[in-house]
Amino acid sequence: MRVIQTKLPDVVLLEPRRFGDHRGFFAEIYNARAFRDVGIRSEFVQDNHSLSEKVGTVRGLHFQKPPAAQAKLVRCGRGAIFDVAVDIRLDSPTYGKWVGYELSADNGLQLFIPAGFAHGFMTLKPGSEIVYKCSDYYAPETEGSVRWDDPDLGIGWPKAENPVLSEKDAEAPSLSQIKSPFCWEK
Ligand SMILES: Cc1cn([C@H]2C[C@H](O)[C@@H](COP(=O)(O)OP(=O)(O)O[C@H]3O[C@@H](C)C(=O)[C@@H](O)[C@H]3O)O2)c(=O)[nH]c1=O
Repeated sequence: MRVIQTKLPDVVLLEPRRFGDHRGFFAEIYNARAFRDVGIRSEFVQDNHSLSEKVGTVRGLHFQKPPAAQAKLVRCGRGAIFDVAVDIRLDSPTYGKWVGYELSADNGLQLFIPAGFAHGFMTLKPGSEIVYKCSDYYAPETEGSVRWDDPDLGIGWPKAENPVLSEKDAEAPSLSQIKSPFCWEK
């Protein structure tokens, strides 16, 4: 597994090794020991899978607050997405900074996003599916969101017009409007 550091020191891009042959390929997409060896010690307790029909669907930016904050390990099983992590840890030197990468079924890249980050993505192909592991259970009472096009964040989405959004995401506040900020246990 190739480990690629991002400009946010805690967010890591991972490229699992693919063993190709005449049938296709084989890859280990999660191996607790190999992840521990590269410093990722999160214990994952839930796997999620979502399908977005249309190109330009945006889900996010989402997070859960403590005590149910989630680290996530995200990959694209079909199609392609532009996947984004935003540092929302108040005490972090990179608070409000984002990184974004194309994750696709073809490139097999995965993004590890620790707790304390908001996560979201835009689909780049019709019928894109993402699969992601979470280090805590879904706890809707702890959910928070930040608007996808928060001008303070200035996320460089590949396609900026008329995204397909959920009602909840269309009404999300900007990061600076979040009323009860929180600090993260590291
Ligand atoms: C996230 C989640 C949702 N649900 C339910 C609630 C709701 O009825 C339905 C759809 O939920 P949402 O609209 O929140 O789904 P979605 O917009 O895909 O939410 C996800 O977005 C990405 C970016 C993330 O990072 C995830 O953590 C999660 O927040 O699924 C669960 O049962 N378990 C879960 O873990």
